[in-house]
Amino acid sequence: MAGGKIQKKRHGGGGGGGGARLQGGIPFEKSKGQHILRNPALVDSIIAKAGLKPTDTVLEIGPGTGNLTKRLLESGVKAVVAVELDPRMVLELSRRFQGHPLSSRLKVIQGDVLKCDLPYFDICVANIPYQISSPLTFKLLSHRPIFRCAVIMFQREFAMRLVAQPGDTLYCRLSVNVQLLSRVSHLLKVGRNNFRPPPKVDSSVVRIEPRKPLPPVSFKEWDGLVRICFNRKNKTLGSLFKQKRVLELLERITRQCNLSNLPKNLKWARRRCHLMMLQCWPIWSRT
Ligand SMILES: C[S@@+](CC[C@H](N)C(=O)[O-])C[C@H]1O[C@@H](n2cnc3c(N)ncnc32)[C@H](O)[C@@H]1O
Repeated sequence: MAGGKIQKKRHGGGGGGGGARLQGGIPFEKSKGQHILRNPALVDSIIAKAGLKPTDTVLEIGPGTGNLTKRLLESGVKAVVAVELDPRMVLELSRRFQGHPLSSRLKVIQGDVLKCDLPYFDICVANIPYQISSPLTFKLLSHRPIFRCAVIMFQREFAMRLVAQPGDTLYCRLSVNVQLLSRVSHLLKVGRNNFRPPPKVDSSVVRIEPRKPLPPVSFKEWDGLVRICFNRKNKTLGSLFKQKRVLELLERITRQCNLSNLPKNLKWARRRCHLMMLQCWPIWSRT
């Protein structure tokens, strides 16, 4: 998955908590990134930022013991569909919501969100296990029909990579690819003490709004070009595009965007590769 390597290397999301118990007395499982939101005010801020509508079907990934789930249901949305990997959590959810007036609008699917078919949803609101951040983001962005937006808690550094702009130190392949497919904005900074057990890192809530329509480009070919550019950060785009295979790739992409003369107009070709997006996205987004 695009950007996955960078993220895996940096996620230390496991945190302390050895022997810790979660709500309902469930033993904490580090490998599943089980850091439960314990600050109700923070849960309320996430709900407020999400801009939920009464007609919304909300996808929640990793509901855990249901703190966010409960507030989502209380906000009056049409339905919440929650995908949870851990059967112990699924049991805890059914115990918590059994006979509850809100439960008729809740559906819990037990499974791995990366492996299952996603249900229909208008908006995704989730505090996810950080180790799946990159593949999950791209899975959501390739989901059809296109949803309105996702409001997701990520590890802070991953969030900063998502929103990084050309020239920022954190600007990387992940930033380029996610920003090709969506508009991303940073919503909230969240300290580690808002979770139980606390992870080793701070977090951020980010809004991701898929672009409509999506750019008329093959994502695989685009990602191939971006990968080449970021692997050779110190080369200029001009020198890279002298290589036959790179030029062919660029020509294919520009044809998809109906920009047959782009290579001749590469005024930006002398720029360093990691600045590529600054120059080419505004041109391509008008096609
Ligand atoms: C960070 S906790 C969030 C719990 C809850 N949403 C909250 O905010 O308190 C992440 C949750 O995702 C679940 N999980 C881990 N990997 C998953 C996967 N691949 N698919 C679905 N759920 C997963 C964990 O079991 C855990 O309940």
